[in-house]
Amino acid sequence: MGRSSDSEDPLTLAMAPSPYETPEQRHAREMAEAEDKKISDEIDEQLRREREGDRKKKKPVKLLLLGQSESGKTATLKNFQLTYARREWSEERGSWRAVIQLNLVRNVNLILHHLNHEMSGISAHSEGHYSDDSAEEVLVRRKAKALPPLRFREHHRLLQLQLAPLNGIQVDLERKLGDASTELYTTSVTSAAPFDPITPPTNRRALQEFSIHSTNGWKTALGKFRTHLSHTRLDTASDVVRKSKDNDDDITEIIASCKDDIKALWDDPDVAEMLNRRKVRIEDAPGFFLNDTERIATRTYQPTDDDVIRARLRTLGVQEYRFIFDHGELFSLLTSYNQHSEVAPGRTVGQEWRLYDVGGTRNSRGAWYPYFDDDFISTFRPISPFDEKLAEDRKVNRLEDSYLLWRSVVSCKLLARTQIILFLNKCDLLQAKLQRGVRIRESVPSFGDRKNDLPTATRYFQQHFKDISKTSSPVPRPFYMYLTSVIDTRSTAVTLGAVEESILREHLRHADLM
Ligand SMILES: Nc1nc2c(ncn2[C@@H]2O[C@H](COP(=O)(O)OP(=O)(O)OP(=O)(O)O)[C@@H](O)[C@H]2O)c(=O)[nH]1
Ligand SMILES: [Mg+2]
Repeated sequence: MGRSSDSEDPLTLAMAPSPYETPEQRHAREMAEAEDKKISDEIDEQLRREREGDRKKKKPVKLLLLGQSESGKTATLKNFQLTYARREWSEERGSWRAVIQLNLVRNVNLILHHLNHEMSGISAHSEGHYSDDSAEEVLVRRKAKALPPLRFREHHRLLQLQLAPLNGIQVDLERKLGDASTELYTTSVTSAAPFDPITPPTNRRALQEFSIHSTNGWKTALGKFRTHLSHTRLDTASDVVRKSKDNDDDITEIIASCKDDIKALWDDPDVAEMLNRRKVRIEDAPGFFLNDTERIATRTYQPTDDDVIRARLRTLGVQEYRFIFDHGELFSLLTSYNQHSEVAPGRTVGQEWRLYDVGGTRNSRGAWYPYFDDDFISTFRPISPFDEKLAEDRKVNRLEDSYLLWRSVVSCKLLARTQIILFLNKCDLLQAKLQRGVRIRESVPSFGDRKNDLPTATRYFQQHFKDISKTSSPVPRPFYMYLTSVIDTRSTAVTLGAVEESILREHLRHADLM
């Protein structure tokens, strides 16, 4: 009779029970074997649970940043990078130089545009600068007409002449940086939420065609534009790099040579009065750098962290950013700030996060829908522009658009299980506006006779968003809200720490339920 190979194995033979085993010995052996098996099964089960836990923990946390254009989505994403991906951030900081130069040059050209028109007798109204014929604006125009005309002198004409080359520099930089560097001033989309859940766009590929999937951020995007645009078929790679560098140097040289004139233009009291009469508040607009001319308009200028956060580059389509979080300093800061933190530091190390930053103009919002799923959404509402209109549609009040957008997001059935976090952003600009004496009730009649100060205003707007969430959500959901000024990197780091913790807690809770 053949013997199985197992019975020839010396180890099996050695461990086999003795053929002379008594019934008591056999009982004791079987008990011991059962105990061993129990321990072994428990170890297996523990390993399986740990593997499963690891798998769930490693499921990326996905965070979609939504909100109207200029609400601060990209600025918040930059804060994430600055706090959690320091090395990449430092590598990319230099790439923002061209964007900041463009922002500064555009500030100057906007003033020159108004100066040229003022000197040629073209009113802000006739050039369509005023957005509507509201009673407030009619009053402003009437008041401006009643004022004595502004007298511009020879040095204004000289400034116009000397700063004229900046027109060409703006064109050059815009060409270099591509579509993201120009703002959108019209749109055919008339809805605040053109993502229709009933007929989701099927052509996801087409939507992605103009998105930038970036794992290391703007450097790739900016670098790509630079190489792409200066490349001709006859150029060799080194020619391209050299030409691009020469061109960068020329641009920097011209801006630096205009430094004193830029400062003179910005400091001029007649120019300030003209901007005031025309209701042009460059200092509240995205990408304002005129107070930093001394530092930026130099041959050796290198952007600081704050410059990069304040730089304005429109987001096109959807951009994906990935971070692997390794919690060091920030986590300790957070845990000392929040003694009751429920997320143990060890559980978050190595966690992958994917952040999706989208374009917020009305015509970009259709691209959001394919990214709606069960993960987390942060929505951004700029709280300061309660009296301003959308850039892409001068008939629509920004606050009204914010309310409509918020209602659409919270009422979306697909997002019923999604945790939504509301950032009421640009509180610093709101405070500055209120300090200047702008009355909220003139633009928002329902504000009534409440105190025109920051705490009252934020409470009022916050309550309105909360009420919309309560009445429009398909299922009851908690209301998470933060008041932010995301250009303040220190306070934003603390806010992001709190947001991160609450997101992680939910993420891990979901994972445990899976
Ligand atoms: N003063 C101030 N400026 C802010 C704040 N948040 C953002 N900004 C600035 O506003 C401008 C627009 O911000 P972005 O982050 O580019 O806006 P966005 O929501 O990404 O806009 P899109 O890409 O067009 O959808 C940038 O120049 C920011 O630096 C804030 O809280 N206070
Ligand atoms: Mg953006």
